[in-house]
Parts: sequence; structure tokens; C-alpha cells
Amino acid sequence: MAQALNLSISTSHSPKPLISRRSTPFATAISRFSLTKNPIKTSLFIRASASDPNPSILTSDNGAGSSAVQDRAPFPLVSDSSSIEVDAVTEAELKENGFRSTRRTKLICTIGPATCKPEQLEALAVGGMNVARINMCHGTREWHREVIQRVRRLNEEKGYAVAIMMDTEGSEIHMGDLGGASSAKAEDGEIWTFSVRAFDSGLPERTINVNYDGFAEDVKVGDELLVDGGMVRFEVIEKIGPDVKCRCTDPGLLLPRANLTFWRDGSLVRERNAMLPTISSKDWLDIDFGIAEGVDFLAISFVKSAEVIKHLKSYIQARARDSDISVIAKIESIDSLKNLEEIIQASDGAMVARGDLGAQIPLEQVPSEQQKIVQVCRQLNKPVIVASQLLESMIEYPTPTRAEVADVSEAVRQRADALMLSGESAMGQFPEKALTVLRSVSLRIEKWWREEKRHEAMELPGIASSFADRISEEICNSAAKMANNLEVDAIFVYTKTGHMASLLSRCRPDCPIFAFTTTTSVRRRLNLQWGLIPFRLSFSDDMESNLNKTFSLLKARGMIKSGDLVISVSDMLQSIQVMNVP
Ligand SMILES: Nc1ncnc2c1ncn2[C@@H]1O[C@H](COP(=O)(O)OP(=O)(O)O)[C@@H](O)[C@H]1O
Ligand SMILES: C=C(OP(=O)(O)O)C(=O)O
Ligand SMILES: [K+]
Ligand SMILES: [Mg+2]
Repeated sequence: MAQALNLSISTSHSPKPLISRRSTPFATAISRFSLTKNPIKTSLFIRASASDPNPSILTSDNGAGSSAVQDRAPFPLVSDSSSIEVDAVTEAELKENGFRSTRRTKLICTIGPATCKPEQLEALAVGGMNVARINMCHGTREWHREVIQRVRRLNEEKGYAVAIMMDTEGSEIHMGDLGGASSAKAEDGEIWTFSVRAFDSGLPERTINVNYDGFAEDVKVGDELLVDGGMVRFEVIEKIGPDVKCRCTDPGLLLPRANLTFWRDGSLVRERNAMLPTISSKDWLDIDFGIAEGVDFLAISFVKSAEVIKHLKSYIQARARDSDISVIAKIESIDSLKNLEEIIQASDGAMVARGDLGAQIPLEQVPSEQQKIVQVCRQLNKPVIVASQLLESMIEYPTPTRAEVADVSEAVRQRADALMLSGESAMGQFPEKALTVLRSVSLRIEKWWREEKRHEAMELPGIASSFADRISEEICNSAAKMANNLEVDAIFVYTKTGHMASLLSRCRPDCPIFAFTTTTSVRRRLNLQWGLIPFRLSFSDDMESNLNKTFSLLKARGMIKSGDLVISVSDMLQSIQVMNVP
């Protein structure tokens, strides 16, 4: 059966003649045209059908094209609620600074003892936290449930739209929880015991529990033991049954449940723990918990292959109520680098988990791997998070180092979708200040690069698997290009699944993207993606009425004004419209 697909590129007439406030040649040409031939509707139609893959191009004047679109199907006018939902922080930002200066890079905060109280969570929401991350390595499920409920309550009562990401523990080797102490200092030359024994009556002095039963068997005298990717180092000097005696060679702070890796002759030993499953039995229970609590994202630690992601996605599909939990693959092992493209392809996004990654590959390789992961994600249209140690010194100090600011700038310049705080927000002394640094550095660097037009163009290969998807992709690529050339104020996208919004985000246009979607869950998930301002709105298939409704709702709230230049696209009607807000 031939299925007709219509693409119209139209400069739709607005109640006022379309006059761009800017003077790019293209914009001027359009406005001149509209002034002389008013009212005008010039449309470019590309029509294609499944049986005829070669689209024919028709140009038409005065709405002939759009009536052809309207003949296709009668638009059902859904009577819907007349409200629009956007988070309170974005709304205030839009009103104060206008669209252009909204932040494009999204921010994630790990929630821990320093940020779990309602007022602390609210301070982070106000400070620009888009996603709250809970790390199942730490705390109990009850503790995490309480955090999730507090975030939900804030969203409902105060109008924020903070999404929740649950991060699995993964089955790598790590230390126990230090018998309740928040940290322990290992000094140079000290002898510590790493043991797989269970200690019922408290830990002896300078003793660390290890979670992996095979640990004492696997290590050898002379191996180097790295805590947290090298924050503290030990040398194995003696093995006594389940106890491994080690001498501290690089002193530092041991934190509860810190990650352990061991190295022999300059390379990571991973034969045995490579056999451990990516998702442990404890992780599966945590995942069930996450599904039951309706988290928005599941971040999976130490992913080795695409298979585990595919398996998890079908597991979620079968269990989640509306099966819309995004799966984020954490790239933090040698295997994940080896199978990078297929892992990212299978996932809904990726995290450059530099903490563990830096423990598995030489540190000096981490920056180039980061750049590569960010690039592959953008090409495959998956959101990417840059994580770990962005502002590490702010765990203790109220100002970042210059080097940290440069690191944050680099991630923003690479145009990663999101930046993440770990210890800085979970247990640091200055969580809000750290978030403020991420926010202000993002804003400043984004503006600088926009003004200087310094972004290197990235080749974006086609990713669509069907002809209809290819049309959507081409529309988004063109709309983003037009938005830059015409210097429009915003792109509006009406999208039910969020796909068109992410295709636009992938183009990293100069202006922000207002993404209108019908469900709160899609809206929350769009929070992770670069440049998207997600709104919840019920809309119909009639774009004209959608636009009118949106304009009046946003104008009433002072978020747009007459004369703003907007490009709109939608996944119901494949068209690009350029118009001034009436
Ligand atoms: N839910 C929690 N309860 C207690 N402490 C936590 C929690 N989440 C994080 N932390 C603390 O914050 C630190 C940094 O968090 P994160 O980077 O997510 O974990 P990790 O250091 O294990 O990779 C942790 O080492 C831990 O000390
Ligand atoms: C984000 C990371 O994972 P986690 O904090 O869970 O170790 C990392 O290793 O950088
Ligand atoms: K984790
Ligand atoms: Mg990790």
C-alpha cells in the first residue's frame, strides 16, 4: 500500500507581515517578499511514497500546497486542557534573560548525605539541576526511595521538572564501608590489610573489607593495588589466607566502598573479574526497585557489550508500566571502549565515567577517549554525559581550581549533553557552589563559542532506518541550518515520542529548542539533552491551532513576545514553518 508522506517548507503568513528583526540576506528576502505579496504562503512540497522512493518536488503558491496536506486527512480537533507545563526555573530564566541566553548544557547532581534533605534538594533544583542521580553503590533502598519521593514532591508542589537517574553498583571489586567511618587516611609506608573475611565485631585497625571472594586468590605479591583509580596506591607485600597485606605507596583518603583495581607489570589485571556479570544479582534487585519507583534513567556500570543493554531493555519493556526508562551505558572499562559503537547504538545514551575509566586505562588516554565517546554519541544521536572529578577540589574548597574550570569548559566546548557532579554534590561541603560553577562556566563558554562562531562542524551521518525517519532527519537538519542562517530566536518542535526533539538537539543549533510533548515522562527525559527546553502540552494534529495555542499560552506567561522569530517543526506534519510570533 502506498503511503504518502508530505513535506512542506512554507513561510506561513502571520497576522502581521513577517519582518525579521535581523538583517541576514535570507531573512530580508523573505520579509520583502511577504510585504509585496501579502497574504502569502509559499510552500515547497516534497512528496514521496513508499512505492516511489524518489520524491517529486512541487512548488506552489498561495496555499495550494497546504490544502493538499489538509486533503490528506481531516485533522481531529482534540479538545484538550489549555495548560502548558514548564519548570519554574526555566520559566524564570526565560523571562529574565530571554531565549538566547538559556543554558544549553544540562546538569546532573549525585544526591548523597550532603544534599538529601528537602531544602537541599530544592536549592539544587533552583540552581539548575536537571537530573538527580542516585548511586546504588551507597545507601539503602529505603534511603534512595526517600530521595526519589522528595524530588517528586518538589516537582509536583513547586513546579520543577527534575528527572531521576539510578546508577547501578555493577560487579567490580570494591572496598567495604569502613565500619561506619566516613573516610580513613592511609599514610605513606603504612601497612594495611585487605581482607575477604567477614568481621562481625567491627573492623580491626587499618583493615579494609573487599567484596570479591576471589580477591586474595587473584592478587600476587608485587601487584599494585589502586583505590579509586589511583587516588591511593598500595603494593601487595604478603598474602596470608584471606588477608592481603599491602604497603601504602601513594597516601590519600580512603572512602567507603571505593573501587579497587590491581595492576601487574604496568597493566590492569582483569581475567577473573572480567567473568563477573555486568549486572549482578544485587543490581537486578536495584533495577526492579528503579522500575517500581518509575525512575527516568538507569545508568549501567561497567558495561562490556551491547548484549547486556539489549537484554536489560527487553526486561524493562516487559515490566515497566509505560516502558519508558532510558538506559544509559557507562563507558568505564577497556571492554566498553572496544565495543563502543555497538554499545552506544544499543543504549539510549552514554556516560563518560572517567573515574573508573581512568583506573583501567592510562590517565593520559582519558581526554582523547572522552572526545571520541562524545563524538560517537552525537553521531548516533544518543545523549552523552561527562562525569567524575569535574570539580573534585570543591568537595573541600569553595572555589574550583583553574584546571577544573578548564576541564568543565572543554566538556562544554565538545558540546556534551550533560555534565555530572559526584562527590562534589553527594558528600562535599559546597554542593550548591559547585553547581553554580558548572552553570556559570557552561553559560559563559556556550555564549563565547556562539558569538565567535567557532564550532567545528561535525559530520552527522544519516541514522534513519526508514524513509519516513529519513524525512524527519532531513527536516531537522534543514530546520537547524535555517535557524542559524536566519538567526531565529527559537525552534519549536511538537513531538510525541521526543525523537524529533533529539534530532534537533543533535544539530546543536545556535538557538534554544522548545520541545512540546504530551507526556510528563517524555518531558522529563528530554531534560538530559543539549539545548532542549521541554514543555508538556496537549496538542492536536492541527499545527495551526497548536501554534496559536502555544503562542497565546507562552505570551500570557511572558515567555515569548510579539515579533519573536520562530521556526516550527513537528512529527505529525512533516513541514518547516518560519514565522514571527503574532
Ligand atoms: N547515597 C549515598 N550515601 C552515602 N554516601 C554517598 C551516597 N552517594 C554518594 N555518596 C558518597 O559520595 C561519594 C561520591 O559519589 P560517587 O562518585 O557517586 O560514588 P563513588 O565514589 O563510589 O564512585 C561516594 O564515594 C560516597 O562517599
Ligand atoms: C561515574 C562513575 O561511576 P561511579 O561513580 O558509580 O563509580 C565513574 O566511575 O566515573
Ligand atoms: K555506580
Ligand atoms: Mg564507576
